[in-house]
Amino acid sequence: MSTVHIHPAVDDGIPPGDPGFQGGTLTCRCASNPVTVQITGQVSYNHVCGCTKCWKPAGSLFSQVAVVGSDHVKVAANGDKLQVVDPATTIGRHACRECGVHMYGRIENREHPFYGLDFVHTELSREPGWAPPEFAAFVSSIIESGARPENMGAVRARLNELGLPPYDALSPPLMDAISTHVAKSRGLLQDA
Ligand SMILES: N[C@@H](CCC(=O)N[C@@H](CSCO)C(=O)NCC(=O)O)C(=O)O
Ligand SMILES: [Zn+2]
Ligand SMILES: [Zn+2]
Repeated sequence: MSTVHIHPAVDDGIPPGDPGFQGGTLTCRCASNPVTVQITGQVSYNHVCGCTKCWKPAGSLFSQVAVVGSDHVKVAANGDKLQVVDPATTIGRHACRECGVHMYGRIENREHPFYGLDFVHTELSREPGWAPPEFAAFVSSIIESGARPENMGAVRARLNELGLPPYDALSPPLMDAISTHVAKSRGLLQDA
């Protein structure tokens, strides 16, 4: 067993997703009056993220975060406890002000390549069958949270062992999607 702990949802092996999965309910960590968010449908591009902004469980090097259409995300209970962590970030992370858990991240900028997609943490749901993480993003960024630079080789080796190819930005298909959006917005690229 590796001594490198990536995230509790992947450290003991990654459970497969259910192709017929219909969604589930995310619940914050409050013992009473928890915030709940209903997700109708499966998530995409699930990944572990090393950035300093995504919510990580205590002691975890990475967050686990996926995207889903904003129209499939609905606050179901105790939404009055939600507040945006940092209004200056691209992704407005709506967190429970009591327990600190991020319930969903939303992009309000209509020009952003990922406008219309929300960022969610599927481990907040008890339902099995969510699409599993596929890659590791912003790996070098864990150093910004205090990880030791000399351990990065071991971290990347563990990610590869888990089948989560490590990238220091998003995955190549997502980075290509961002650049395609930018090129189209500049009139440099037309649909094929
Ligand atoms: N080194 C920085 C990187 C932060 C960053 O750019 N994070 C990405 C990925 S978050 C989900 O994968 C991002 O898109 N951020 C936009 C935002 O946070 O609003 C750091 O670690 O802070
Ligand atoms: Zn809470
Ligand atoms: Zn992140």
